[in-house]
Amino acid sequence: MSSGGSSGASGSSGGGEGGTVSGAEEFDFAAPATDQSFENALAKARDGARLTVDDATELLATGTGAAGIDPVRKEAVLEAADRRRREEVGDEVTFVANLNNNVTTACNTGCLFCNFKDSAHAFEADSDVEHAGFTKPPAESRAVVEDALDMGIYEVCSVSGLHPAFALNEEHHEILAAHDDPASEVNYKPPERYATDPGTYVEQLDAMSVGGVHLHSMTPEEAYHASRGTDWEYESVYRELAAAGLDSAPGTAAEILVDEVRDVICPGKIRTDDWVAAMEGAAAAGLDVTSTMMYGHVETVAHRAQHLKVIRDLQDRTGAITEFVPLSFIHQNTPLYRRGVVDSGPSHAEDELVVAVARLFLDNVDHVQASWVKSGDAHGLKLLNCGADDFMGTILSEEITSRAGGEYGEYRSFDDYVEMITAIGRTPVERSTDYRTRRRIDPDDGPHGPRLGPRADGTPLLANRSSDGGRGGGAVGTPPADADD
Ligand SMILES: C[S@@+](CC[C@H](N)C(=O)[O-])C[C@H]1O[C@@H](n2cnc3c(N)ncnc32)[C@H](O)[C@@H]1O
Ligand SMILES: Nc1c(NC[C@H](O)[C@H](O)[C@H](O)CO)[nH]c(=O)[nH]c1=O
Ligand SMILES: N[C@@H](Cc1ccc(O)cc1)C(=O)O
Ligand code: SF4
Repeated sequence: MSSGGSSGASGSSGGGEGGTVSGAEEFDFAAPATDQSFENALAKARDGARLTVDDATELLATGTGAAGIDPVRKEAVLEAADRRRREEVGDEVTFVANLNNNVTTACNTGCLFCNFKDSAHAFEADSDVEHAGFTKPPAESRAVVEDALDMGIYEVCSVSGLHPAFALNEEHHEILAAHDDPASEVNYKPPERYATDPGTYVEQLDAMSVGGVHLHSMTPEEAYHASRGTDWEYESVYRELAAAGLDSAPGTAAEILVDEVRDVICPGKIRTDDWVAAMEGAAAAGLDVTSTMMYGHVETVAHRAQHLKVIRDLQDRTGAITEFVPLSFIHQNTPLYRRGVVDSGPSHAEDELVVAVARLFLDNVDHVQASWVKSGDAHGLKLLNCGADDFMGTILSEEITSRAGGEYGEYRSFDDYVEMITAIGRTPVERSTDYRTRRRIDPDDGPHGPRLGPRADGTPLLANRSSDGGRGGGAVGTPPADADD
């Protein structure tokens, strides 16, 4: 049998603070053996043949016949993926000048891997529950984006908690409020109940879509929230969001796209079919999307392989996916860890194999991202030699990974990027969100700054802004959290 299970799964549940995790007891975390051999799977990968789920399972496990990752086999998989990357996209490593502007941390969905959210109850006007979260009204969101545009960014990435007062628009507010018991039936409470009104989704997007910035927002889970309690199609919801300024949608909320895993780690979230339907709706509305997988918690390598198949099938149908973003689970402050369901996140070897197998399996997705937020600089650079060709963005502000216990800061400058990418012998390239506009950067022509932004002239992003140069120096683009929320 298998090497199968994620290194992070302790196999136990409950016990620790905060109670048990339903479903974790019965769940069979071991990966089943496949009918394929590791050697055959590797040969197919080297030949460029389309891989099956069994092939991917064998490659991710470096063979399901023995426990643990075999270091020699792992190197063979990484080498095949690195070669494929060079053939497909060459030696360029891309990155984007962007800002994360997350609007609210209020959320009742209760995902067990997430420490970004704060119980929405704490945000109510008459609540005396202390919390460190925030809600930014639309005007504040706009001010934050305006400020970052002046610095030279050209993408805003905005993902938020599912605030119960959020609705798509005024009509949606009326539909939600008309329920007999809106709080329990459709997770809705009117804005008046809260210390800060988040506005509608349309108002938030309209506020952030300013000055020619590319607005990357509205995950499938958020699109579900923006249509809850109605029979609206995802396509029409995304069309309305696009009319308000949305340019592309992040494919987070994917986690592991296998329902038996979702039942354990995010029972309150939409299921796999709904996630796919939302992404198809975004694509039908003419939007680009990204795709993600959050791995290294309770899932097996077989689940990872099944997830990759869902993404590849979606891309066969839509062609709308610009990149695959592996999200290495950060465990320290999460309910999954505190309750003893997992004892760690994925190992470095697992990170490397996920990137490599994504490159080999997703033959229809051009770009695979390495993340300095999740992995840090050194390991992030290593992942660029395992099949990845994109190194994320400047982001200026980070809340999801840092609240989960990540320690790699919330900003990288263009000079950091140029230095790191040239150090591994690759070519640094500034890209637009959709990768269609690219600018190769001459490493000798520093100091470096963005040039693709509507207000970018090559000046380093934080010039004249931060005495410490900004690296890891606290939220830059975002004001302190609304303590009064
Ligand atoms: C925090 S949510 C925000 C957007 C929205 N609430 C949703 O769920 O789509 C965005 C994504 O962050 C990722 N994430 C959350 N907690 C994480 C953790 N501890 N480690 C790694 N990724 C995490 C998950 O993939 C999640 O879908
Ligand atoms: N990987 C993470 C990202 N990636 C966002 C990218 O910077 C960019 O928005 C995307 O590549 C669109 O093309 N953002 C995070 O906040 N955290 C990550 O871990
Ligand atoms: N990187 C994702 C978005 C994302 C945002 C925040 C995260 O913590 C993780 C991922 C995308 O571009 O689609
Ligand atoms: S992952 Fe998203 S939906 Fe789940 S608890 Fe966190 S913020 Fe809420």
